[in-house]
Amino acid sequence: MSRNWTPLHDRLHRTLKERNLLEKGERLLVAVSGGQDSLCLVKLLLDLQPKWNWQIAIVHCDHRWRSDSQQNAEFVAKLANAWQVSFYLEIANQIPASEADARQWRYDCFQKIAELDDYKTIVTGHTASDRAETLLYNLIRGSGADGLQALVWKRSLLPTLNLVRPLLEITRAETAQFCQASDLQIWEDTTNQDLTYARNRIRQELLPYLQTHFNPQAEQNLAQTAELLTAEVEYLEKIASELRESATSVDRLALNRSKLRSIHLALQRRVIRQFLQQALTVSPNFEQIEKMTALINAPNRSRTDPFPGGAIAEVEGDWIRLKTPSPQM
Ligand SMILES: Nc1ncnc2c1ncn2[C@@H]1O[C@H](COP(=O)(O)OP(=O)(O)OP(=O)(O)O)[C@@H](O)[C@H]1O
Repeated sequence: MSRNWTPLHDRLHRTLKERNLLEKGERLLVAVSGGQDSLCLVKLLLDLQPKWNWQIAIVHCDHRWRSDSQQNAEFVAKLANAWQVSFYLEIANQIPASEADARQWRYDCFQKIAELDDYKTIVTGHTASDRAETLLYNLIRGSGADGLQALVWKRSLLPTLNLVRPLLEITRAETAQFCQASDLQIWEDTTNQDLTYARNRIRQELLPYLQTHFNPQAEQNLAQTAELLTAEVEYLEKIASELRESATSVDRLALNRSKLRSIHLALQRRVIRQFLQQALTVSPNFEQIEKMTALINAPNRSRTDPFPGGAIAEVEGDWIRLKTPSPQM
């Protein structure tokens, strides 16, 4: 065992086994920004490699939106070279217009490399702290329970490609401490200090405030809540999807009211949300779902306001039918 083996190595090893996140001998593409989380991740994986026989490669994406982004990329390239692992660098042709665009481009890059060089798994350094922040962010933004799932351990990006986040139980304080103890120099991303981003304000202001004034364990508690909610939402969605199938008409444009009446309000809402999502191809909002749910017990011919695109839902006897507006003559 390496002289630098730490309790964090043990925790990660156990998590990977217990949650069945990675397999022995896999080819892993590790996404490394150069920050403390992804550096901690890749170093831990490299240390665990002799036990698991992985083939590890590093990918870094240069969005070109900071003046020092090229040095950032060179910094990661040097580390990959020192560790003697394959290194992929992607440089944006066009500077992404928003964080969401940057993320989309990054995931496209990961998928392209994975397909080209046969990686089945991409590994990222999301932590318990990211989970706590995402949960707070989604709560404040006003998402339903589904938005509260806040980062899952493993999800499929393509039929043959999984995204795995093995550090979801480890906090940012722990990754920082690990990097320091391992003499791992980290790349400080200056945009993390920019308080115009809501995510940074949650990280720099809101969470520290909650920890100081309410509960020092706030971050861990939020991350644990995200873990519980994730499993519960997954379960409810699966049940709702089966119920939706059995309540949907053959032409797929109506839901059976008797079937809906026999299930709990929580599932009625989910079935209706899934139904509308499929039929309208956009996510319905809270109000729209509530209006349609009210039709389960409403008199015949009751109807909702028009949804985006003009369709309405109307009671037809034992059915709630979605009707598209007829074209103007
Ligand atoms: N420029 C980058 N190049 C490669 N990997 C990156 C880069 N930026 C972020 N990552 C990967 O994504 C993880 C999460 O980073 P960060 O929290 O900054 O992204 P995010 O946009 O909030 O997350 P997500 O991509 O899931 O929405 C990092 O630990 C790292 O594994």
